[in-house]
Amino acid sequence: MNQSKEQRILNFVLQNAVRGDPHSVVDTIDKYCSQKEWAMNVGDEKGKILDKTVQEANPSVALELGTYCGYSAVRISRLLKAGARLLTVEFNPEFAAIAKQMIEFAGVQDKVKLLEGPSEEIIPQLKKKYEVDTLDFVFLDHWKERYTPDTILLQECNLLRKGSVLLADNIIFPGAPDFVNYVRKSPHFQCTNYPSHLEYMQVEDAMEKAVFLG
Ligand SMILES: Oc1cc(-c2ccc(F)cc2)cc2cccnc12
Ligand SMILES: [Mg+2]
Repeated sequence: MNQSKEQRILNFVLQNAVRGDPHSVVDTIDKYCSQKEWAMNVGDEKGKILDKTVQEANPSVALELGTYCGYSAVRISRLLKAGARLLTVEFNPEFAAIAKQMIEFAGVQDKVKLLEGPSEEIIPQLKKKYEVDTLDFVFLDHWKERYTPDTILLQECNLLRKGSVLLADNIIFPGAPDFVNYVRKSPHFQCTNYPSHLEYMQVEDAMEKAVFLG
């Protein structure tokens, strides 16, 4: 049974990155995916926008929707203050298994909790089952059709507070037009657009920041 692309990415990290060094894991994934096989990690250009947004928000509790191989979970968690935590949601079991190993190799497992299942099932469990009060930061990087319904669900579950920061990937490519319309038209969000490029490509993409106003 030949290996998946995600398994090949993980193996390359296990053989080439420095165990316990999140930065080297991020760089090694970028090296593999820019030189050998494209993969849907947020990448370094948009990753720098993610870094700045996370540092500005300085979250105690962060949520990521769409773990994939764990690239952005490692990227985000390396910036978290002591005691802060990232909850990351992945519904594909193969991807979750890869991400778990990636997170452990990077040494950020104490900061990251990987939750396997559909976001629409997990979000309503965050308060009671995962002891979340409100979320300080949310990175949306899963299936574009879920961006808007999950943003509405986060509000319905009272998981956002005045100042909660949402950051969404792939606003241009593959695109999330309904999400952009929803947050830009809503009086409850203050939006900022960050033009960039699709990971590892010269294709235009962008990220959208939406700060919840309460
Ligand atoms: O950053 C992403 C990129 C793509 C993508 C797929 C096929 C392409 F030809 C180009 C881009 C899909 C994603 C799905 C979920 C989260 N992020 C994605
Ligand atoms: Mg993406």
